[in-house]
Amino acid sequence: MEDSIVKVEHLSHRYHIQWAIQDINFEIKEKGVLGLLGSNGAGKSTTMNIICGVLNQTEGEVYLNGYNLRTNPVEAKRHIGFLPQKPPLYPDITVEEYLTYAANLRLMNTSEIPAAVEKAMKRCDITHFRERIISNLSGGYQQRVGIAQAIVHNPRFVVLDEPTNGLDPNQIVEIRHLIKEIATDHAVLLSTHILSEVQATCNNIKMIEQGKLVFSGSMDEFNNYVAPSTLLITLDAAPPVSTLEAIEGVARVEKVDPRNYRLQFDASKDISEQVVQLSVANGWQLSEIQLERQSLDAIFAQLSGKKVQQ
Ligand SMILES: Nc1ncnc2c1ncn2[C@@H]1O[C@H](COP(=O)(O)OP(=O)(O)OP(=O)(O)O)[C@@H](O)[C@H]1O
Repeated sequence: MEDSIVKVEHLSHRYHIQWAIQDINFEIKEKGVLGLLGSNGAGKSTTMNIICGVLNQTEGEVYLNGYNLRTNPVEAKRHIGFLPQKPPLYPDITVEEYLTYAANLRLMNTSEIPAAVEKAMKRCDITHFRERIISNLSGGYQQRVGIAQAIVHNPRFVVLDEPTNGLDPNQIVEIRHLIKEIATDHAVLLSTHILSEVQATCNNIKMIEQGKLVFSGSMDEFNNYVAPSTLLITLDAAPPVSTLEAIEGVARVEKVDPRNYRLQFDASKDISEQVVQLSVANGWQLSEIQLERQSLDAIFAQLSGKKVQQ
């Protein structure tokens, strides 16, 4: 348990009679960005609100740095920083005043606060705005202040709920860069329903759908999880389409042009080797063969319909 940053065991929550999440289990032991991906209403905010101590779970346990959040909330919460979907900013005070206030709320030693505020401002590149009233900052800089309050007390675990929501494209790039930088010495949990966000930012992914974890693994594992099921081939002496359709395992053949064909096959049977052998045996002059990977959106749609996998 010592080196566990966060551990979630059999976490379930129900609002009234409807279960919002059911039997969520995971453990984070390393720094880096972990994406919590799911469509709207999947259960991301419920999970994060429980982990951050904002909502009491119906069942299960959360341990932060080994401390049980239910039985030892004050100690557990020292190790977590949270940026909710709506940043809890006070628009009428300065950046420095706000971060000092946030550090006090985190029960930091008073003597350590000025240095911690300085460090968080530097990290988030907002030192030059320290005297600026928060409402006078752009959306991107307000978000930086939100991230600064989440790291001011140097927690091991930082939770960011849809942190690029509502930002313009340049601000999105900058905030993603900042998140990756912060993840060099914190474990960051990033909630999003945007696949490209996960691709651009995360090392590992957990996907939640209808309150259940349906995928847990690295970005590469996620991309490979749904096996490719389309083969693109170039044949300089192609046979009739009906010959290609007759290959065992081929479900459909699309003639892209006289040399290029797209073969759809049952994902459980990779037919590449068979196609190569048939081409050699029949003189089809195969010059290119390529497995076509499904787009992340297609994987997302497919995983959404799958049952729990942990
Ligand atoms: N306070 C609440 N009372 C009743 N039901 C709720 C409440 N909050 C959330 N729910 C329901 O719980 C389920 C999970 O919601 P949750 O907000 O955790 O999902 P989410 O993945 O964060 O979605 P979003 O991206 O839209 O915020 C949904 O069916 C939602 O309608």
